[in-house]
Amino acid sequence: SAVLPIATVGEKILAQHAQAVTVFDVSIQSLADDMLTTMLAANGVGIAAPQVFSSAAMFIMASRPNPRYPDAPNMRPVVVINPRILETSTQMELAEEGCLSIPDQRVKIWRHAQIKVQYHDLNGNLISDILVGFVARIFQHEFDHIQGITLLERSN
Ligand SMILES: O=C(CSC(=O)[C@H](Cc1ccccc1)CC(F)(F)F)c1ccccc1
Ligand SMILES: [Zn+2]
Repeated sequence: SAVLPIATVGEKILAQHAQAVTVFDVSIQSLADDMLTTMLAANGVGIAAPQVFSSAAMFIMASRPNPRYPDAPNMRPVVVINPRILETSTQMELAEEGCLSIPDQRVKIWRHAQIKVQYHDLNGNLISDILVGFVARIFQHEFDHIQGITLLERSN
C-alpha cells in the first residue's frame, strides 16, 4: 500500500464528476488500500478517489472521536462504491468540516442530520444503510467529492 499524492483545490479532477465503478477487481481493491493508507497518513476521517487523482465513484469513511467531534463513533474504515443518497432528513445540522484537499481551512457547513444511503462494497454487494450525525456528515462530504463539489462551493 502506498501513500498517494493528494489533489489540492484548483486541481481540475476535484471539479469533475467521478465515473461509476463497474468491475470489482484487484485494481479497485488496491486503490482502496492506497486510499486508506493515504487517509491514515493524513489523519483524515474520510477520503474520496478524486482526491488521489482517480476519477472513480468510491470513497472511504472512518469516523473516530476527535477534539471537534468528541462523541463521534469509533468505526472501522468503510469502503463505499457507487454511492447513492436515497432519502434525506429535513432536519439539518451545522458543524465545522475540514478537507484534505483544502489544507488549514475549517468551514461551517449545513448537512442533513440523517440520510438513507445505498452503495456497493468491495465485493460488489449492494448495501443499504441509514446514517446519522458525524458519519452522515462524512458520507455527505465524500459524496460531494464524487460530484465534483468541495467545501468552497458549499460554504455559506
Ligand atoms: O482534520 C481533519 C481532516 S479533514 C477530513 O478528514 C475530511 C473528511 C471530513 C472531515 C470532517 C467532516 C466531514 C468530513 C477528509 C476529506 F477531505 F478527504 F474528505 C478532521 C478530522 C476529524 C474531524 C474534522 C476534521
Ligand atoms: Zn474533502
